[in-house]
Amino acid sequence: MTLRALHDAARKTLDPVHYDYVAGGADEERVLSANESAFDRYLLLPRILCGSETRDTTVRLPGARRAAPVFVAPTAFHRLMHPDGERATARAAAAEGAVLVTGTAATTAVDAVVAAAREAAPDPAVWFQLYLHPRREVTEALVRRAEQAGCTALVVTVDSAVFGRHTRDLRNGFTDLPPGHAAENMRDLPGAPPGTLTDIPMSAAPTWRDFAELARMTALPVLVKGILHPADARLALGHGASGVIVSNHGGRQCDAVPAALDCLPAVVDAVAGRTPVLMDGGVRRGSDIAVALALGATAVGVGRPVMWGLAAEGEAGVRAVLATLRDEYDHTLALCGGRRNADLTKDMVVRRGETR
Ligand SMILES: Cc1cc2nc3c(=O)[nH]c(=O)nc-3n(C[C@H](O)[C@H](O)[C@H](O)COP(=O)(O)O)c2cc1C
Ligand SMILES: CCCCC(=O)C(=O)O
Repeated sequence: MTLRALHDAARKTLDPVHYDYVAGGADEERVLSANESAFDRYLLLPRILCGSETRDTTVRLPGARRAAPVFVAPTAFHRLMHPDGERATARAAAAEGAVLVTGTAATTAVDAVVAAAREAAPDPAVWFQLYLHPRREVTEALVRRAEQAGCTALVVTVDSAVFGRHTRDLRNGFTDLPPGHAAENMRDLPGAPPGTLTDIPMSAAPTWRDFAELARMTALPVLVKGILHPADARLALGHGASGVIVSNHGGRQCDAVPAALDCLPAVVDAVAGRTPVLMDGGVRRGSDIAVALALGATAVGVGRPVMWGLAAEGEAGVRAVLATLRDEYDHTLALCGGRRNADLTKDMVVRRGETR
């Protein structure tokens, strides 16, 4: 099944309100469409007679050995997509060798997510995404929960000082999870009565000091997700980050920012090889991966395509999404004369209408 077919199948099976929750973006959804169309403006300029029958497409990432160059970006509420929810996503990602970023908004607790990943592969990489809570003890409890579950890295999302205005959700009145579903990682946190849930923090209060404090409270590598300005990428490194993720939250936060892909080159320059630079937003085909890697990304994340695969066919659907992207990417790499990811270089990307 192609990604397009999985999307169409997901749309048919899902409650339209849940479909809109995933498909939608903030405000006028300008950034949502910009993320995808940015890839149409870049084209590949292949090299010839320098390839190989077999190619190595694995990457080294913090807290992951020999991972695929495509990771599963953190997305909320997988059990709205399929009854197997995050467990299915975890098994699929582990089987395909892709990092799974699960997070505070998962509808399955992180220890169960890691356990499911281990059913599919002996050494899976599951990272945990969180927001900085204004109360340090809540952040620390989440960090310990992720460590004890066996997560191999943390991802701190920094683009959500306030929750984006999701136009479709506001129109549909989608404000709460249906009964029987909850953000399970937010249960039993400090300061809340046993068994109850703490709200997922979206707060403008945290600063780089709080980030540095988090990075110091754990031995796990910590990545920062939601970087667009190159100066913030430098600040992230200065405050203990082990990697940065260029992202505009899939067009769901500020609706007046550039496409994620367009922010990538300046961040890559700012980081200058000191840590991996990941990106997400609008990746829909193997050649998109090749363009992002040529522009300096170490790996790319996919959000919505994974949700469509999950909704359409559960674990098999997520596997199909990840396998398809990897196969398409490998095919593109071959056509570009590459043997490994690093063979894709900046000079091999041109703007539409321009050549070198
Ligand atoms: C339904 C949905 C839920 C999301 N939930 C989260 C979240 O809980 N935490 C987070 O950091 N990002 C979240 N994101 C953003 C994704 O991690 C990622 O940045 C984005 O989806 C990438 O764009 P793409 O969907 O075009 O691949 C969410 C995105 C979607 C579509
Ligand atoms: C409170 C859950 C956060 C989900 C999220 O980040 C999104 O829908 O974009």
